[in-house]
Amino acid sequence: MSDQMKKAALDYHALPIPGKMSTEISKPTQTAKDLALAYSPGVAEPVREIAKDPDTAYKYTGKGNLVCVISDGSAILGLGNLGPQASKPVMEGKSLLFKRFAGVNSTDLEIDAESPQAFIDTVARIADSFGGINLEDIKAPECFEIERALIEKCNIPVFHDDQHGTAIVTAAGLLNALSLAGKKLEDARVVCLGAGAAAIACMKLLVACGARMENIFMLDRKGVIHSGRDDLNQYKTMFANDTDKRTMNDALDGADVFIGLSGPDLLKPEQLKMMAPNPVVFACSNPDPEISPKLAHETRDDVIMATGRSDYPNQVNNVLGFPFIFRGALDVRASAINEEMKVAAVHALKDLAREPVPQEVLEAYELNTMEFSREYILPKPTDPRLLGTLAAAVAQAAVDSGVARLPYPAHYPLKSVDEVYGNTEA
Ligand SMILES: NC(=O)C1=CN([C@@H]2O[C@H](COP(=O)(O)OP(=O)(O)OC[C@H]3O[C@@H](n4cnc5c(N)ncnc54)[C@H](OP(=O)(O)O)[C@@H]3O)[C@@H](O)[C@H]2O)C=CC1
Ligand SMILES: CC(=O)C(=O)O
Ligand SMILES: [Mg+2]
Repeated sequence: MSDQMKKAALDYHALPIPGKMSTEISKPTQTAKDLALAYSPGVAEPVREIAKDPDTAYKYTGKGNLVCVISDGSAILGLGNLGPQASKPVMEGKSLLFKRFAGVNSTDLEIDAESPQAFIDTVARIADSFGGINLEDIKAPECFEIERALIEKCNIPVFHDDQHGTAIVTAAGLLNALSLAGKKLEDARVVCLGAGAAAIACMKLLVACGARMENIFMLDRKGVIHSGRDDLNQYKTMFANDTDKRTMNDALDGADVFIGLSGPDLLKPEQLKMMAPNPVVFACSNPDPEISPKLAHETRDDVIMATGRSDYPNQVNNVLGFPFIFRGALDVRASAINEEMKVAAVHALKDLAREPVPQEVLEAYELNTMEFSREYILPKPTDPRLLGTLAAAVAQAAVDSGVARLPYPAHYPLKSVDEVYGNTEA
């Protein structure tokens, strides 16, 4: 990043007030009567109602539209284990995206936990305050047990965004990229660099979407994950192929797809040259991708290239998923975000990229045209149609799969975040 950009980023976070989020009041507070309703004595009435029936917390408090973004700072973007406090700008950032794109209120929580069990216990004790839990930037393999235990303990959706948000967006983008390359997911040979939270979930969802296990070669720091290794955890073992490939070069030779969910600058031009014609490269590590788009395009003119960043074409980033997925889940009060809801989100996102792009998106990106192509495989995060389309697909899948506790919302499809409370007239 240039020095100018670094300063701009620090100033953005520091000025004119520190941080990116604040709290707003949603009820009148001008008069003595207002205060008597908002606090003592009026507040006692909803307290009594909720004590009698906990579900009325959704009626009398902000719980139903409130997600907690929670991290231990053990895998902050691709920057590594920098601790809970250092993860706060990212967690505030996720809260900003929840509000900006889907009208979801959220609060961030950075937990200094001495063990996964301590983390689980802490989250379980506060979970009832929220309508959903978005786990973020928690490293593998601990993240898998943490998420499993919390899903079991909590009565609200618990969703590890680096796993499932990333997987949904990656699958949608890859289906589109492969179709532009004239290839099919079923036949594609996929190399996944990284075997952590994002990588394991992405490959699992690709398999659910049609990729073949024997065509997937996953690598960690020690090389290809294969059946001869005795140092694999249970999650990596799921992707242990019976193969004689050992190095990244072995895996990349003739590969159709490279998915990077690892760290910066790990894909070299010589390695990109080894891939099959029309290679798809998703260099998703943040903030610095496994290969820069500039270098990739200089190396090959037939590459279909994406990164996790906002400042290049084709952003494969969970920002295209988590705000809208939670919107749909919250609006039908889903008890979980299940596989059916994830697959529905994949197809909604994939299909939206093939629709004509609204004028306001062109203006935001200062472009005259934008259409489904090698440089546009996924909608832009500012596309207002994402809210209506993804939330509707997720809500419908929740209803159809039996995890919704409310019917499909009468006020759907949403056109903007101003509509998220539906008809609020008394
Ligand atoms: N674009 C997006 O939307 C998203 C991008 N990401 C990116 O994915 C990356 C991983 O995040 P996450 O899964 O949460 O983190 P984890 O800590 O769970 O996993 C990191 C994985 O990367 C592997 N890795 C790190 N360095 C290397 C290397 N030099 N060679 C091979 N493998 C390596 C690790 O290998 P080992 O197992 O051997 O330690 C590990 O498997 C980050 O860069 C993050 O920014 C994550 C989520 C969303
Ligand atoms: C985008 C994101 O969640 C990550 O890089 O961790
Ligand atoms: Mg993350």
